[in-house]
Amino acid sequence: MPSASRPAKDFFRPLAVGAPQPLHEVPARPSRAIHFFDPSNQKMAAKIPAMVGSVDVLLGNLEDAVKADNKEAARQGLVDIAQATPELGGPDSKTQLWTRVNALDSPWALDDLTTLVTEIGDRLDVVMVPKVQGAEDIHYVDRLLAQLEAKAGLQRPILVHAILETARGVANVEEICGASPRMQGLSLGPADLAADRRMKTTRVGGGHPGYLVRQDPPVNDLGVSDHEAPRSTYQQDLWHYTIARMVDACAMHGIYPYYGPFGDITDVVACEDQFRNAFLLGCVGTWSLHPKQIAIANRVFSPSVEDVRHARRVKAAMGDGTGAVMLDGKMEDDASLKQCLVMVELAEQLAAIDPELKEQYDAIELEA
Ligand SMILES: CC(=O)SCCNC(=O)CCNC(=O)[C@H](O)C(C)(C)COP(=O)(O)OP(=O)(O)OC[C@H]1O[C@@H](n2cnc3c(N)ncnc32)[C@H](O)[C@@H]1OP(=O)(O)O
Ligand SMILES: CC(=O)C(=O)O
Ligand SMILES: [Mg+2]
Repeated sequence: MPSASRPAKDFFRPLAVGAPQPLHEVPARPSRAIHFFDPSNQKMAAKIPAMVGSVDVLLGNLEDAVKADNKEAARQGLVDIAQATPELGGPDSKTQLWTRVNALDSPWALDDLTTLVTEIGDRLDVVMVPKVQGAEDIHYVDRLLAQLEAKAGLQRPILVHAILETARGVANVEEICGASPRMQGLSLGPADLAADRRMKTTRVGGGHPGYLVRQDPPVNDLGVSDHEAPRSTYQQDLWHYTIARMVDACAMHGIYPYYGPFGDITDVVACEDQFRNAFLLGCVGTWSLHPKQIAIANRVFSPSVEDVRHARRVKAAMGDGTGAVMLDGKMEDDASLKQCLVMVELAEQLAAIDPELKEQYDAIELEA
């Protein structure tokens, strides 16, 4: 949907003479795990070529977590890795190549974009822009990318992904999503967002034991509450509101929402829970900061065999897709069929790139 600042007739016009035609629809490419690496870290960088094919997205991170002294080495390291790994990135690759550039007000962002588009623009699928505050940030990147694409003679537009990590960014989430046909998706930035909002968590993503609701106290025969009695508490999700807003804004604009980082690398159980909450709420993927988080993300963001089996059964039972039927004691109708089709379509997309999942999903058809 065009943003208010550009008339509908101009929304899909290239922003520079010779730039590729913007896409009318963001391609639905699997991106369960966006795996972060620091291209200036030799040990990490050496592992990247072998990871191609086993993770949906490899992202060369140039922003936070890369030391200021290493910014240029990281940028050049990413160029070197892309040039030495031809199967990484580009429209037909099994593993997409993304980058997170430095913030637009930093001394590095301009050189990040200029170097990467010029040197490896044909391989770069998505540029993640941190600390996006409003549509004006996307408009700046949009025009600059168009100029650089034209200069580099690129045939395919590079897409843009915004991190939501300021209060103003959250307040402007809808206009950010609709600011350009390049917009591919949004990720949650829980660390910067917590700081900007003056939240009192020092964790990178995940829950907090203090954010809870408590069971009501028991009441005696005289109607007096016993506040000292033991009562259950239920931890709540600090990020529910923001993720729900992101999901709605992305769905409205036909782009994709993602959870972000889960900083407690050792707590794989809570990591899986947080990822699953995001999956259930509508996110299509998440970040992986450490190799051990890739398998968690791939598992969580792939529909289970049980869910796919159920979805296919409903699809078969619903015939032309209208009316109501009973299946296993439950009502299914036009609307629940649509829910099931979300599951079936995702399973088909993932099966196309993941042979193990394909085998599992194909086996369902044999049993049906
Ligand atoms: C709030 C935000 O902005 S989040 C996004 C920014 N943060 C990041 O990108 C962090 C990325 N991840 C990392 O920097 C690291 O994983 C750390 C610092 C968290 C942990 O690193 P380590 O202490 O080296 O972890 P660990 O010892 O378990 O690593 C095991 C191996 O995996 C490698 N490894 C660790 N992380 C990664 C990674 N992201 N990608 C590839 N390889 C990795 C290590 O180099 C190490 O290799 P080795 O066995 O040859 O020695
Ligand atoms: C993801 C990120 O950049 C943050 O949490 O700040
Ligand atoms: Mg951040």
